[in-house]
Amino acid sequence: MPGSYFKNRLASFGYAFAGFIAFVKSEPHARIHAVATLVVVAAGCWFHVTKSDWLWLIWAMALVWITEMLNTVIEKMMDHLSPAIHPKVKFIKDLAAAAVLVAAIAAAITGGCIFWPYLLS
Ligand SMILES: Nc1ncnc2c1ncn2[C@@H]1O[C@H](COP(=O)(O)OP(=O)(O)OP(=O)(O)O)[C@@H](O)[C@H]1O
Repeated sequence: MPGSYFKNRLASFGYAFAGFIAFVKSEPHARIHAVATLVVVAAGCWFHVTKSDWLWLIWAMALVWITEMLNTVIEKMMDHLSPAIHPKVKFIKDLAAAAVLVAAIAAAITGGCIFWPYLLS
């Protein structure tokens, strides 16, 4: 039935939103990203950055959020499926953390390139 199709899609958005809220509530790293996001958005508004600057900032922030969420998923999944100490688990977790590091470095460089000229002017 078309009615239940849209109801199910709406429910899926609800689950995704609930997942995001749970992530921010339970993970200290997520709260750091939330603060960083607010600071970047405030700085973008303050300096009136251009539309293309906003697009770069949005993608950089999204990349960090997405990698951090996937890192958390992998950590939780490994803790659930393989709670014992194992070198493969260490490799998997460290690699997932490295993905966040790469995203964070790329985002920091992006932010620096965008805001530096505004700070100088
Ligand atoms: N089951 C395991 N077997 C082997 N090494 C593990 C295991 N669980 C965690 N480690 C390793 O121990 C170190 C710390 O892991 P932990 O999960 O506490 O990371 P963290 O980034 O500090 O996590 P959090 O996001 O909870 O702060 C990492 O190098 C990780 O790979």
